[in-house]
Amino acid sequence: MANPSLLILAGDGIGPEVMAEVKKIIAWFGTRRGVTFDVTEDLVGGCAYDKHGTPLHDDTMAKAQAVDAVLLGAVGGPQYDNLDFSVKPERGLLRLRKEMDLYSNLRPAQCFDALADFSSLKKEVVAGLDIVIVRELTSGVYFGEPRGIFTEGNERVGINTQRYTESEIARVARSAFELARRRNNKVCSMEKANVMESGILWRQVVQEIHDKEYPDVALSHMYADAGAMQLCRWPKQFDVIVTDNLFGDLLSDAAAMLTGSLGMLPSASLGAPMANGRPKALYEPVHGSAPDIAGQGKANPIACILSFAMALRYSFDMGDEATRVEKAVEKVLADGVRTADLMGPEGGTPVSTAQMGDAILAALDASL
Ligand SMILES: NC(=O)c1ccc[n+]([C@@H]2O[C@H](COP(=O)([O-])OP(=O)(O)OC[C@H]3O[C@@H](n4cnc5c(N)ncnc54)[C@H](O)[C@@H]3O)[C@@H](O)[C@H]2O)c1
Ligand SMILES: CC(C)[C@H](C(=O)O)[C@@H](O)C(=O)O
Ligand SMILES: [Mg+2]
Repeated sequence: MANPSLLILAGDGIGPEVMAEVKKIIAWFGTRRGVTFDVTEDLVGGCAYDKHGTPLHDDTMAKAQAVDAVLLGAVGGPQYDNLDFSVKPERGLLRLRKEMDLYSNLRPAQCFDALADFSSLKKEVVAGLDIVIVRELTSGVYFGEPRGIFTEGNERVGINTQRYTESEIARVARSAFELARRRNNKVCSMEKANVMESGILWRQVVQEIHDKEYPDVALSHMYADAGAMQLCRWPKQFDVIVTDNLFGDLLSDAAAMLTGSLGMLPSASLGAPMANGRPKALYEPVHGSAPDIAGQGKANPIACILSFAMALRYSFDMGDEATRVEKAVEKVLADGVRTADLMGPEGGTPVSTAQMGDAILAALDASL
């Protein structure tokens, strides 16, 4: 059987730094577990713009469509802030999501025991936390038309359109219900049905799919602003949260801080099954290119490493190997290994990105 194929798009800023640690782990799987991936690498974001004048070359897009899974680091940076909107680094990532039709973005927020004291919230609020935000990723205000900056009379007006079709809501709702059935069987849907028609439709469709196909799953609805408050007040009330593209972006960054750092949160963006039965898939950390620490060896590689673990689970049916990686991360954190973002005001000596990767490799070795 052919080796599973991976396209690595490390991107900008800390993207290549955290991806270097994932590459070590991929190599470890080849030498120590006999699991070899066919890896190709290419450019996305600002680095692709620098070389090709576009944040995602058509050839790269074609490669992404052809592989079993894409691993992405991060895109963006201040040097690209004044580029025309159509060629900004972020447009490369959005094109990948849209053209691969990756409508279901799983963003788990899990608080490792060793970090419960470190969260900005009280320990009892976050200890043992294990929730997943399912963010709709290919529609909503990110893609709705009309959009643009226009002139009306003697002033400019900026327009974006929140638009959801019934089928777009239904498919992400199904993916949240399916996930809940494999977890604690609870879904909370978040929108703003009190002020937005798209929110009214969202609530109706989620309820209909539930009643017809998933009556066994406990479903609740919450306005997204109240949901943000509840996430900070008592996040353990949730199991799976399903929400739209923009609310999911905001709520997942907030959820990151429940776990201690944005450097901890992985994600899987999944689409429909391909001919080989595997879902179209892209895996990436929730964080960005972190220009403030890029090039200094300070970045936490755990979000990117846990994203690779999600690839093992969701694309390659290697749940046990995914758990092995997650346990290795848990062990190094329990041993007190910390990158700078995981250090409190009391200080201590942080490890570098590469040292964190090496510690995780050593824990993987110890797991054999
Ligand atoms: N998926 C992506 O590629 C993605 C996601 C978010 C933002 N961005 C882009 O990244 C650029 C910077 O955005 P931002 O500053 O708002 O968000 P960011 O996530 O890059 O950084 C926010 C803060 O978190 C810290 N941080 C993030 N990841 C970290 C890690 N792994 N280890 C340690 N600290 C980490 C950063 O140092 C910074 O202080 C922008 O161009 C933005 O568009 C890209
Ligand atoms: C970089 C940007 C396009 C992206 C988003 O807004 O979706 C990021 O913030 C994310 O969370 O993945
Ligand atoms: Mg975001």
